[in-house]
Amino acid sequence: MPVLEVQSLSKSYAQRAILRGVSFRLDRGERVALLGPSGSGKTTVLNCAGGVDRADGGSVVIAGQELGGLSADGLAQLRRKQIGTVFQFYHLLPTLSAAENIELPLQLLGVPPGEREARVRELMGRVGIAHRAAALPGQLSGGEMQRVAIARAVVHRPALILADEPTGSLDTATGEQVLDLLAEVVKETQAALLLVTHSPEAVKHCERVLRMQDGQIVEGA
Ligand SMILES: Nc1ncnc2c1ncn2[C@@H]1O[C@H](COP(=O)(O)OP(=O)(O)OP(=O)(O)O)[C@@H](O)[C@H]1O
Repeated sequence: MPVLEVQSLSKSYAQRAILRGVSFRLDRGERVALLGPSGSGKTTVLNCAGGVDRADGGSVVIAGQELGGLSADGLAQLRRKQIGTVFQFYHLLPTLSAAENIELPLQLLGVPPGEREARVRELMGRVGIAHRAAALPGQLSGGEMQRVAIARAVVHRPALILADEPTGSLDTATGEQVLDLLAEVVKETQAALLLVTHSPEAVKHCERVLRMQDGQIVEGA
């Protein structure tokens, strides 16, 4: 069963077609870059695939469940369990420490405290930020914040990781370290990764490229 199957997605904003029949699938453990010019619809695809935006037509199936057939609660539950996200601007909760940010997905899933702590501790070590556990996001560098975000994205071992320009706010060297780390932890968890990027460096960390143009996938599907 594919982790993600997107079929014939269409979407318009103000009667302008943004997605025009987008279809592709991701299997377990695959790392796929989604490329294309600015405005071609990459983020819209990511948002529809992650269930934060609804397409006008077509279907998105994650781990065998069609998003369109789920209630709001069912969709929230599936997203909590099966998806991890990494964004350009980190999206960490500013009032929670690094460790608490990473722990949050486990808390939302009702994982017992002992298990949560062990998993968070292990991952903080894995992504190299154990010494910053108690720091608030505002006290961290961009690279550190993205390490926290990567740990948060994989802590609950989701089937699918969605990343939108994860190195877009980082300098080249830090960006490369973050990409290495993202690719490694994704590999370890055997999740599927869909990575929206403009960066040739990021593409090197992926096994397959999907290229978009004017709301369609023109290569790699
Ligand atoms: N909420 C919205 N309302 C109206 N238009 C939107 C909305 N969201 C996106 N668009 C438009 O849809 C088109 C595709 O946007 P999208 O963000 O998916 O492109 P992208 O390929 O990710 O671009 P970039 O590389 O610049 O991030 C753009 O022309 C954008 O202006």
